[in-house]
Amino acid sequence: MSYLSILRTSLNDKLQQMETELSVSSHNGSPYLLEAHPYLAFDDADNIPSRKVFDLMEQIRMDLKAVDSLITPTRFKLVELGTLHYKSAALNAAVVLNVADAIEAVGGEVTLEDLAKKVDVNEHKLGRILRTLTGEFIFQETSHNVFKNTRHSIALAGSQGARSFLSFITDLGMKCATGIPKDLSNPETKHSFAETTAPFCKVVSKNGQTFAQYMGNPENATMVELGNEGITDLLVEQKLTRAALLYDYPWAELGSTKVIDLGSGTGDSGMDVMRKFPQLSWVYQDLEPVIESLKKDFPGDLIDRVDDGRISFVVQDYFQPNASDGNVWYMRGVLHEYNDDQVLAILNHLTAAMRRTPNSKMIINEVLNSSPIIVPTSSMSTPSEHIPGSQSAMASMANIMTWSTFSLFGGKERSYQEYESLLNTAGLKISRFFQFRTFTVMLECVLA
Ligand SMILES: C[S@@+](CC[C@H](N)C(=O)[O-])C[C@H]1O[C@@H](n2cnc3c(N)ncnc32)[C@H](O)[C@@H]1O
Repeated sequence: MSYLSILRTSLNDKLQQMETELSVSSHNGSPYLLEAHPYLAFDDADNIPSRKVFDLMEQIRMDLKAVDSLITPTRFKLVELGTLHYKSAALNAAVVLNVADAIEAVGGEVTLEDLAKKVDVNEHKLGRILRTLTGEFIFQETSHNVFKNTRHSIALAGSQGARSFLSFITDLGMKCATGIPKDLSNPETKHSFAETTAPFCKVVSKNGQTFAQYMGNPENATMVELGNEGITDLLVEQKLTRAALLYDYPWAELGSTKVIDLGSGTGDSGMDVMRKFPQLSWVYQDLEPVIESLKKDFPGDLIDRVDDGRISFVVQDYFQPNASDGNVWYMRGVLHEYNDDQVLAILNHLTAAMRRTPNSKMIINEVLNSSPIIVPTSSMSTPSEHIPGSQSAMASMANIMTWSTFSLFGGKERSYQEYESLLNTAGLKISRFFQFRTFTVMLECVLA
């Protein structure tokens, strides 16, 4: 059988399986694309699809990419990939102009002329922006020069947070990404994972200011506002990963365990975990200013647990011996900020603390550097058969997310194998691995 036939047969089979799964599990029936409302079986961020549907989704998307690459002449494939930033720019333009809301405001279908008047831009240019996106099923042209929203563009309506977040990541992300090629070869940055040498410092602040310093500068208030709107209004990042954190790690197994949340930051992940698993105790640890602001703004619905001691706050530098005792040591998005020596320094303090409590464990929630596919040279099976297991799901998205973090803040993102090697050096072993139905994972570790 030819490779094209293998892909065709496999896709047919997988799409059929997907249809069957959705027909029994979804109240919405079969997925739709052009209707301007969310398909809840996929789009409800609080209820992720079943493992079977999620895996099929990944496999089908991978094989469709293979078909696309198979039938695309190389010259177009490469130029298309090299010009993806124009699609990002078009999305950002639509977001900044709030096109999705403008379409809804006039009844859900609008001529280009009226839309251009409404958002106060040139009609010809707006048409080009929209047609860059209709090819991605974001907006639909229903007849010449008449546009409406689709399932994907309607998510941009009525949500300042979603728009701000997208604008933040497309605009700032595009700028930072231009610094990545040089980062790899510049002698000053090539072996560095420090925040002070991140691409952001070279191509955005340009004066060596880190992302955090730049955002603290009143001159950059617009960027800060955009970032805050994106994060606080919609908690977009949480929408991408939160449900999986709650459903795909067996928190219920922990019973009334005390969880120590190292470098807790705003502490929101722990708050959501405790809301769903109220028997847990929680210790927030971070540097003093962070702990003080966390205490000050702590949510009212959890305050009784602070009063009865089930939730506590400890000022703790994780590069110092750890003062707390607990059964579960939780680190979310902490280790990826550091080079290997620093990670080992943190882990060594934690293993010392873990030795005080028999059967304690460490749980590490991170994005992993992942291989979309690993295909032996002789293989004639579909790429979806070659998606490795011990890594982030949605490998391509995971890799992009790690570039986004690196280009802003530096840090060292790692693969499963790289984490495993560091953990082993620190006297820990990975006891269980949880691949979440998103691009993050949980590594559960115990003393070796
Ligand atoms: C990337 S944030 C992760 C926050 C949080 N775990 C989350 O998932 O949103 C890293 C956190 O580590 C804290 N941090 C930085 N250096 C620290 C140190 N030496 N000791 C303890 N916490 C530190 C920062 O204040 C920040 O809140």
